[in-house]
Amino acid sequence: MAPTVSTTQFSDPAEVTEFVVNQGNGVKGLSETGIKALPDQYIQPFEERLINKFVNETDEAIPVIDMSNPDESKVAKAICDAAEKWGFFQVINHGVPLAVLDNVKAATHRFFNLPVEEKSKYTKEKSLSTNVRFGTSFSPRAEKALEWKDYLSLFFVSETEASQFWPDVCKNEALEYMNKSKTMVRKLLEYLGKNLNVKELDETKESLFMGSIRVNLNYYPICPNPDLTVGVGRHSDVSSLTILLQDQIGGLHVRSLASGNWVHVPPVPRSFVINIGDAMQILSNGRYKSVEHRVLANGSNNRISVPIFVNPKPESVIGPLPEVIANGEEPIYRDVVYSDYVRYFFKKAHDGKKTVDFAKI
Ligand SMILES: COc1cc(/C=C/C(=O)SCCNC(=O)CCNC(=O)[C@H](O)C(C)(C)COP(=O)(O)OP(=O)(O)OC[C@H]2O[C@@H](n3cnc4c(N)ncnc43)[C@H](O)[C@@H]2OP(=O)(O)O)ccc1O
Ligand SMILES: O=C(O)CCC(=O)C(=O)O
Ligand SMILES: [Fe+2]
Repeated sequence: MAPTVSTTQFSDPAEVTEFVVNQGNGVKGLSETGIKALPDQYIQPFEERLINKFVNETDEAIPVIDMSNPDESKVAKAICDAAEKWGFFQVINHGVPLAVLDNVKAATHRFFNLPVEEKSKYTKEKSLSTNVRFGTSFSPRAEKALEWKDYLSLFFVSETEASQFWPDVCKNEALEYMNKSKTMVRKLLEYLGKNLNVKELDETKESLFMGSIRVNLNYYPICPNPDLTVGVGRHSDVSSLTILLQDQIGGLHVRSLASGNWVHVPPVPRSFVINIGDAMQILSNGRYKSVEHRVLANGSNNRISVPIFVNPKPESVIGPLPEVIANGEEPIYRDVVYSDYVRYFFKKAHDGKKTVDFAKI
């Protein structure tokens, strides 16, 4: 149920922050007060808004790849080409049952529809596990302008830990979604790895490419002035690979490496959006591209998305793979401990591609 708060209760920006961030109402709670104008702290600088450099979807579009094509070498090539040229692609006929996707979307709505007292049990301050966190925006203390998004972030440690600490209304669905996607994830990593001369996804490589998994449930409520803010600001993911399930609303935009234009990623029913993350860019010595993306706020619809961040283990040391630099190629990244890299990412506001400079030689 929507909270019965009137917009007049906010006489200054600090009260909005208190309501949204500290009391755990999130932007969903704010949106449901019926607020008519965007509070000042959500107004993004002009250059961060998604109003310039749009491109017509018929001129530039990220590839949609059918994974059921019987010619597997064609599928592998299309995936590796997309990873090099776009860093983003969509996959259809990926083998993950439709019911699993529908269930996790329904579970996402169920979680965000919980009363604030329930959701706020999972804020950083109150959560009984550091692996479960309900929050808003990206890094509210570091950001000059806040983002119009709430999230629940679930870091997988074990089935036992998840069953104890993940919220009841979504834990089974999130776990099933994560588990049932693993075959597809392995296939994608095998294709990407072979093209880097990685012969097989053995234990060491599995641990590097997919040693840890985080599932986020994202909620973007209706926004009173969507043109003045963003759902998520310009960033690249710090994962090795991100598997994103989006609903039918749309709003995700990717920066084209070829033109610099912002290209919309149109919702394709039953598909996943796949993107290369910074860890894979580093491991591939820059061959695969972790690309800037951002999400538009929406004035008429609530939107959800459910990314699975497939990552190295926190304690893994990542750097250009020996297989990649064996041919004499100069490494452009140094070795970094993956958790140091992620901590650096979370410490600052979104700033496009700059995170990866942390690992540049
Ligand atoms: C939220 O909006 C987002 C999120 C994203 C995410 C994109 C990704 O690619 S997520 C995948 C990241 N990879 C991993 O999580 C796997 C490896 N994990 C680790 O190495 C560790 O678990 C850790 C993340 C480094 C946390 O280690 P720990 O020692 O427990 O560190 P903390 O002190 O708890 O946290 C450090 C710092 O980060 C903030 N933080 C931690 N987790 C999250 C989270 N899930 N969401 C947001 N922020 C998080 C935490 O608050 C700490 O900051 P302080 O200022 O409080 O010190 C993309 C786009 C988005 O808009
Ligand atoms: O919601 C989306 O479409 C993308 C979200 C995203 O980029 C992220 O969570 O890292
Ligand atoms: Fe992202």
